[in-house]
Amino acid sequence: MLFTSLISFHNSTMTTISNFLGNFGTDLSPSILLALCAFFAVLCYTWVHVNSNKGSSPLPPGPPALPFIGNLASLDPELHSYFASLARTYGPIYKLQLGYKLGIVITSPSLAREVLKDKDITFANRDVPDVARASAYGGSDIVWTPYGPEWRMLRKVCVLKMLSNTTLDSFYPLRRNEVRQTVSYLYSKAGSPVNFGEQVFLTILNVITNMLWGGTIQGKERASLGAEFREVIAEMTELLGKPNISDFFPGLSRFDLQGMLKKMDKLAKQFDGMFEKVIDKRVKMDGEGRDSGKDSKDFLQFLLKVKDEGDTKTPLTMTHLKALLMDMIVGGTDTSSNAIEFAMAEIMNKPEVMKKVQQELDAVVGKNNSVEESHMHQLPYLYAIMKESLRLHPALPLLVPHCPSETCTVGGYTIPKGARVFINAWAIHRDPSAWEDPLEFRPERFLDSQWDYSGSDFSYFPFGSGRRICAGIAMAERMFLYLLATLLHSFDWKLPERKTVDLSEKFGIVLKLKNPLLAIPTPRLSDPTLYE
Ligand code: HEM
Repeated sequence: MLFTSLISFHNSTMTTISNFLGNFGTDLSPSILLALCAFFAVLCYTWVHVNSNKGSSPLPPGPPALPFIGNLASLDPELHSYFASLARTYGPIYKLQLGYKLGIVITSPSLAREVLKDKDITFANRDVPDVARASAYGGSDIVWTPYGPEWRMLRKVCVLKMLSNTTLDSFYPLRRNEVRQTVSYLYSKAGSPVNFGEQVFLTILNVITNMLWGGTIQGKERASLGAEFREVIAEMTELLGKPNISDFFPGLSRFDLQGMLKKMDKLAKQFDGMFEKVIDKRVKMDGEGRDSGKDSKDFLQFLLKVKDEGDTKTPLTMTHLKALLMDMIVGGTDTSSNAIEFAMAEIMNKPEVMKKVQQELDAVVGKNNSVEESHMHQLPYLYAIMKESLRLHPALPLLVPHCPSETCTVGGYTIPKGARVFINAWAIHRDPSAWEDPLEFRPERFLDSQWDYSGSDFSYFPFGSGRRICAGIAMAERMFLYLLATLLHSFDWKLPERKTVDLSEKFGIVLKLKNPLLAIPTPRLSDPTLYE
């Protein structure tokens, strides 16, 4: 009898584990599965032991969890909407047992405030996934460094010298030049479908790499290198958003069962090779006394100077330097370009919005003129479109997960030190108790300026809030508004025949359209010189 139950336990465990691994895209031999069973048995003992030593406040409620793997087997790849559906059953704070790790999901403004404002310092840390470590030089960048002097130094360097309003103003000619090139390219493609997101991505990539090291990519090279970059960055952000067994069972990390670490290592090497080349070139140029020929130095020159001057207390190392370049490229391109692509898809889905924004542009800019950044503050409807689009499709739907540096309570529940805390901004932005017709794209709701994204309102925080709020808001805002305004002012846009707008989302650490937006530009200004 005992023997039969043991066999049946063994078989059912094997089946569950095999289903679970299948969910993660892993296909293993029976002997490895058997070894995993033994491993999980040890984990089970520890898990039960750990869970029996709880503190005084209870852990949040949550769905029933299987031994060993907890809730991992039932995770849906579209984490943002799956987490939202669980919140309808388990409430605004619930737990998920992710193997050995505890996940906490927050889905209400008041609890988001408690985490990001009241207990900001405790939660201003990260639980760094294995692949993030591999992508960012061991986690030496702004995004993954724990709260403390090193993080402050990195953030200060970036915000002061690349992302401040003063620096951004001084780089306007560069943004303008890139945006005008995109207009000219689209003019040459008039009447045929273009991959809208790709064009936006290329423009932003060029702006950012120009600010970083000044080297413009031109002509055919621009299209091919940009497309390659886009793929690499998209793969990186996809890996960063995908659950990885290694993170949930640290003992299994060295086996890299899903091969995610291997993939990320390869992608990171591609970037590193490019960074090495650019840095070598810059060091040589500086050594020969050759300057970039510009008054304002690029960000790389500034970083090399900070590195060489060497603050003894918190020095900037070459590893930090490369990690910062990575942050600016990966953090700055995919986020902004996907956000603009969502906005355009929503606008094309609602011809009355398209008409209204073009009327606003014609009234402010005129039809014999190009859009300039100086027009932006006179375009409230465009601004409302940006806000509304970021409400429905926040670029980072679960923010970057936070992690408490010590055990604390939130909403009366214990949140243990080291838990991975997901704040579901996507779901909060669609909460019917805060938003009328929450699923409808209606920019008008933002026209009275009631909401902003400074992080002080916890019903609307597409850039996060508190110490870890996005470091690139000023840059994101400028690129979003200026580029979208220019594309809407210069062209009418229609879909290819027999196509409808598909607004389906695909989850990753950065949210994107499931199917890229293909759209046909038609010039709407009569003066051809405005397209040169
Ligand atoms: C529409 C565009 C963008 C959106 C919606 C966005 C949103 C966010 C969000 C939600 C976070 C995480 C906040 C948290 O952890 O709670 C974040 C972090 C960050 N963002 Fe952005 N972002 C955008 C564009 C940019 C750009 C253009 C840059 C820089 C070039 C940038 C650089 C960063 C950095 C460095 C962090 C990490 C901050 C830290 O951990 O201290 N972002 N962003």
